[in-house]
Amino acid sequence: MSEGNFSEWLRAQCEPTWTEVVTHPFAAAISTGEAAADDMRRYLIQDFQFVDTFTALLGAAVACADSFDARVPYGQFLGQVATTEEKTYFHRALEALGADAGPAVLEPVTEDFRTLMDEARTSQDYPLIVAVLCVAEWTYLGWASRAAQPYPDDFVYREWIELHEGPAFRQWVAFLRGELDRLGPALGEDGRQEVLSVFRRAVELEKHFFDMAAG
Ligand SMILES: Cc1ncc(CN)c(N)n1
Repeated sequence: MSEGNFSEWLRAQCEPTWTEVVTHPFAAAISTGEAAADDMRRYLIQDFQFVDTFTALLGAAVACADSFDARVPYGQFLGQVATTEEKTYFHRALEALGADAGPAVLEPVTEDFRTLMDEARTSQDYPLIVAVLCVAEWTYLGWASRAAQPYPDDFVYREWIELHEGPAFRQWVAFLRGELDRLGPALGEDGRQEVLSVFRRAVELEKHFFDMAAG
């Protein structure tokens, strides 16, 4: 690992799966508005359950970050996006797809992802928490930034792309990567391998999540 480049080192260790996630056919189909409504409904029903646990993980990042400077962006993201924009999106999108944002039977991959996030949250180990958050947000920036303009007219697809692209989301991903880059050098080899193991599990789960959505 080269100094200051921990996030890129982690990402590179997860090839080819990383590229399979950001170029996944289901993500590409969202980008063009061509994902079948049944698949999009299944995906968003499961993702709403993902986002619940993800929001709890953001709370753990606020609690476990090692400085006030680091806590603030988590709090901002938690307040502005996870509890408002994203939440209203799920309610509107699921209604448009003929479903509701209530409790759902979890697919195995959703269970596994929630387990990983709960493990990171209860570990209260800040680098492990950042690793999971970073994979979730960086992979989503990866596929959303490949979407060609103009975005689909249908808000179900367009807003999902917009939530994961644009200056604010890029800045958020840059912050998460910057945290890993800052923490990596001090972790020692064992600590870096532990972060890699969590990072890799999260990348694999992102791929399985899109596979699940594609049916
Ligand atoms: C499965 C998954 N991974 C990541 C994200 C982006 N927050 C998401 N909504 N869903």
